[in-house]
Amino acid sequence: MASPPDTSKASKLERYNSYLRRRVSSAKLVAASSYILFRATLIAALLLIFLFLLHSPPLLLSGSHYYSSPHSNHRSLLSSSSASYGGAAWEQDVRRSATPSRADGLSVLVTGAAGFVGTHCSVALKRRGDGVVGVDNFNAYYDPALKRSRQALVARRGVLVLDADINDGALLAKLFDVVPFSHVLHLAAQAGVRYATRNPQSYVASNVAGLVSLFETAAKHADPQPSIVWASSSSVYGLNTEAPFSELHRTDRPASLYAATKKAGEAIAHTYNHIYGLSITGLRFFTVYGPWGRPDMAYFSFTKSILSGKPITLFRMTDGTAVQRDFTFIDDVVKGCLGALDTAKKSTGVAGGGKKRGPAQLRIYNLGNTSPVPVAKMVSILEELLRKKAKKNVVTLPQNGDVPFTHANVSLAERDFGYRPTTDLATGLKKFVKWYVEYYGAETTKRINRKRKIAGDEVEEEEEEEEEEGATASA
Ligand SMILES: O=C(O)[C@H]1O[C@H](OP(=O)(O)OP(=O)(O)OC[C@H]2O[C@@H](n3ccc(=O)[nH]c3=O)[C@H](O)[C@@H]2O)[C@H](O)[C@@H](O)[C@@H]1O
Repeated sequence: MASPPDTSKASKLERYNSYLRRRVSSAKLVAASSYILFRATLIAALLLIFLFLLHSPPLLLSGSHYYSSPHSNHRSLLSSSSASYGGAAWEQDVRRSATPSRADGLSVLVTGAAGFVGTHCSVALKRRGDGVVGVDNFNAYYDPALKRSRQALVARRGVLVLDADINDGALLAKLFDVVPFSHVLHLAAQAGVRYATRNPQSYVASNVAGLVSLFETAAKHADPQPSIVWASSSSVYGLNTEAPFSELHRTDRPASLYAATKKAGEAIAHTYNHIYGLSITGLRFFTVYGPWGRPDMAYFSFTKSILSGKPITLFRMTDGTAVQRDFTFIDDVVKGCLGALDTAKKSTGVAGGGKKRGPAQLRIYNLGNTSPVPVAKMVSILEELLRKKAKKNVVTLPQNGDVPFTHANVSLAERDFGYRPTTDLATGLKKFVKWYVEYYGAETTKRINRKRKIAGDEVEEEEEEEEEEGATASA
């Protein structure tokens, strides 16, 4: 006899099957809703990316970018919301800035164009009708806000300064593709003698690797090859005791890594001239000072300290003698740079790194003031101009890379391009102090106005514009 069906087993099976069906359909539901969720997230993300690209500054290759400025009247030279590195609008801006306004004008790529000497040279070149495009990496070695102010200053004169590093070979190549620059004024560098003990690699990166990057592009990519004028330094004379320093003197005893990298630059220049036929002129600057100067330099930082009542440290030699510098005023140095550019011969190499067609020009010049002044004298001039005594802390010159004195013989530069410095230290410092007081006074007022604005006070727009122009009047 067949046994009756096990009803409890059958209903268990039925319950289990319906449980499985429920699991499957809820899994289907979860899968379906996850899919919908995924699609929605994707769409939202794409929408966000689209909105971001629409409203943010252009994203650029290799980290170079335009600078956005609040000054709408100079906007095309400071920013471009539509242009990006390599875009049509970008190329148009670069070409416009590089085009000379006079017949036979030069077309100059200025590196370090938001630096002290770079700013003055860019303005002077543009003023006489040359085309100028600047690059600067706006690093934080000293206050980048000052570099931005200089950038705004040259923009008002029609010069575009791009945020770019000279180690960015792709950007340099792109610039030479867009503009057949006749000249390069290479002033980008890691400056400062004593800082080299604290950050040695930055000197190698800018003054050696950066220089090679520029020479490589100029030699192998640029067509035609440009003529190059670049900044070396009086520090290459190092422990030379013969005075005044002549270009024929020994320069194989640098006292600082800064000096050593500049000396290395001179040797590297020789190589690129020899192999690729690049026309290269090195200028040995002697402690350049003036309006829009570098805050890391002694005359600048002393001014700040004297005004704020802080003590300054004055170095003297172990035998008690004064440390001296051949302080050279910026306007004289600018004339020297322009003279070097004007007398630079064409490079002789074939673009693409081919053989040179013949020997190319290779020059080196001192650009100094020819009259060394003890640093203590510089301080007493500042005290008079600022009508305030410095709190002096006199110490023996530490082993920091400093040299006891500098003194330029400039007869070569005088012979070849009429270089004749005309500004003595008292006259030059007077111009510097005038600028300093105006610039930092205006900066302070601007800050106060900004605070007042935030607090809801009415502040006239012209008030701010006037201050800005006043701050730039001396350049
Ligand atoms: O001629 C040059 O080649 C160099 O000139 C300057 O270097 P330096 O002459 O040392 O200029 P400062 O840093 O302004 O120093 C000027 C003088 O003040 C002295 N000093 C500096 C700082 C300080 O706290 N106390 C002080 O007595 C230095 O020993 C030096 O004799 C620049 O900083 C370098 O970038 C440039 O290449």
